[in-house]
Amino acid sequence: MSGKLRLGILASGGGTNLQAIIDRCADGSLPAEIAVVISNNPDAGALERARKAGIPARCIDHRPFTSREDYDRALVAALRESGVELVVLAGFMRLLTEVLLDAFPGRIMNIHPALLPAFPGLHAQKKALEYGVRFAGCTVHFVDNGVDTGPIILQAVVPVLQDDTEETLSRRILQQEHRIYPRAIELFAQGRLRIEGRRVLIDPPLDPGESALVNPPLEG
Ligand SMILES: Nc1nc2c(c(=O)[nH]1)N[C@@H](CN(C=O)c1ccc(C(=O)N[C@@H](CCC(=O)O)C(=O)O)cc1)CN2
Ligand SMILES: NCC(=O)N[C@@H]1O[C@H](COP(=O)([O-])[O-])[C@@H](O)[C@H]1O
Repeated sequence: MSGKLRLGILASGGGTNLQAIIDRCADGSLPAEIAVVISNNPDAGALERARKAGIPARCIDHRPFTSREDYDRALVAALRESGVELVVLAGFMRLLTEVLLDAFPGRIMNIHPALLPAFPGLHAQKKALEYGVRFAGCTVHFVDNGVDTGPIILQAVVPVLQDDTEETLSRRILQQEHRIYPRAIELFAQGRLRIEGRRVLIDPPLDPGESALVNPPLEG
């Protein structure tokens, strides 16, 4: 073992968040290694990104399983087989059950493309646009048995522009996702995150400059 935090990435889509984590691990700025990438979607671009990076990639399709719990048992077995220490949901489109939550207590993170608790669930960017918010953003949180209700680790804010579409807003949010997700994983790897009730405390706290990093100057 390299001594680095072993990540298990669960992804259902194109995998740009996965790619950001791959890149940060590869350049040495994130003290972690990706032990396995698992998708429920055989066509997920994330699987191809993993394979190109020489990372073990598996499809565990949820459709053949008769229950969510049985599916999660298969995920737990695969994650444990790879020695995963932190489960990272990167656009994973299945709700986790207690089976997986109990197997990795306090060790499952998710990225959500909204400023939680606003706009949980699917199509968050569209919901924000239709609501008429002036600011949107993204949230990294620990996963619990609710939907996007877990303790919040980091957030980043972006402006919503008058002529935004779901696509332009999603793209702007995604740029910040790729910044704060690796940062949140780094803080976990450094042992700097502590959950106290609903709050996640960072020890030592992010200094103003560092906080600016995860809440960058607003741009178009
Ligand atoms: N127990 C939890 N599981 C998951 C969470 C969570 O907070 N708690 N976060 C999600 C990610 N997510 C939003 O960030 C999300 C993903 C998927 C769904 C959902 O309703 N999925 C449907 C299937 C949708 C599809 O296949 O297109 C389902 O599971 O039936 C809601 C929120 C990851 N899991
Ligand atoms: N509710 C979960 C959710 O909407 N997650 C979102 O899916 C996208 C995955 O993109 P990626 O595959 O390019 O990382 C990301 O925008 C992520 O926040």
